[in-house]
Amino acid sequence: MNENVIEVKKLSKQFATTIALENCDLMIKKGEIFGFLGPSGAGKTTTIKLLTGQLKNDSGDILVLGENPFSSKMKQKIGIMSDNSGLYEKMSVYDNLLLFTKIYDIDKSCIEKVLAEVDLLDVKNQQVSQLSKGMKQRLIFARTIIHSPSLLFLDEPTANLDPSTAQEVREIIKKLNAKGTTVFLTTHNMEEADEMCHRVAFLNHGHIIESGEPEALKLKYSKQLIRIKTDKKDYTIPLDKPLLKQELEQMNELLMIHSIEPSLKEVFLTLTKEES
Ligand SMILES: Nc1ncnc2c1ncn2[C@@H]1O[C@H](COP(=O)(O)OP(=O)(O)OP(=O)(O)O)[C@@H](O)[C@H]1O
Repeated sequence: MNENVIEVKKLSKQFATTIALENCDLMIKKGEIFGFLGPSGAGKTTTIKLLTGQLKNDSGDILVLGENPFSSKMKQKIGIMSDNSGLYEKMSVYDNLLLFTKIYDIDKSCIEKVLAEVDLLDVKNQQVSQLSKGMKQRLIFARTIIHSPSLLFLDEPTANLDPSTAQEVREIIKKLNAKGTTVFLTTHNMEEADEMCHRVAFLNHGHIIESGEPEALKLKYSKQLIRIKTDKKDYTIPLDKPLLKQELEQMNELLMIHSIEPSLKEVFLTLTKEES
């Protein structure tokens, strides 16, 4: 996991008077699921657009898979899934993908392979309009990965999905990642980020305010408290060895003891509150 697939230095982008991104540095390693987290309007989609050559940056350097984001060579090697991933409702599942094999100029034998990967082979001849929401989302996924990209940009892939469909999508992402695909993922969902991401960065008002492994961040922002539950009371004490020893010696029946760690969501809320 040493090779950087994305290297961004001092990236900035402004729309009229709105600063969407300012001086952002990012390094994403091969094989990672990297979570780019932030509230609405933080600049997440703008970043994906800049990294994938859909927008031009004002300043800063971007290298994606060793290429600049406008290189056609790079575009063959990436997959992008965003909320405007419309499907052709009146066409069959198979024909939707056939179109994309033509766009990418790849053999149509890929279609059955990718449909098997997202578990849609049985419905390949069905019209898209007859599919459930979860199946449509899996088809969008199939379309995103049909050319076997080594790097995926997923812009809120589980937004507006019911919990079981969202979980299906997360499982597909994990499966692809286990096979070596690097994933750059944006989400509002902190539990999702905690479950899926090897590393995350928090973006707020166009600035990266913190980054690291979810576990390390939770430890860093932990309030170092221990919760103790006995047959008589339920209370917290500071994480302090002599104090803990003293408490344990005094009590009759211990029911539960555990350290209180903040969730990724609490870390994020603390950080964004500090910033604003
Ligand atoms: N084409 C545009 N023209 C003008 N302003 C824009 C444009 N695109 C984005 N912005 C502004 O840039 C800022 C960042 O927007 P962006 O869409 O990147 O945020 P986001 O983090 O992806 O938000 P969300 O989670 O709601 O999708 C916002 O203030 C937005 O209004």
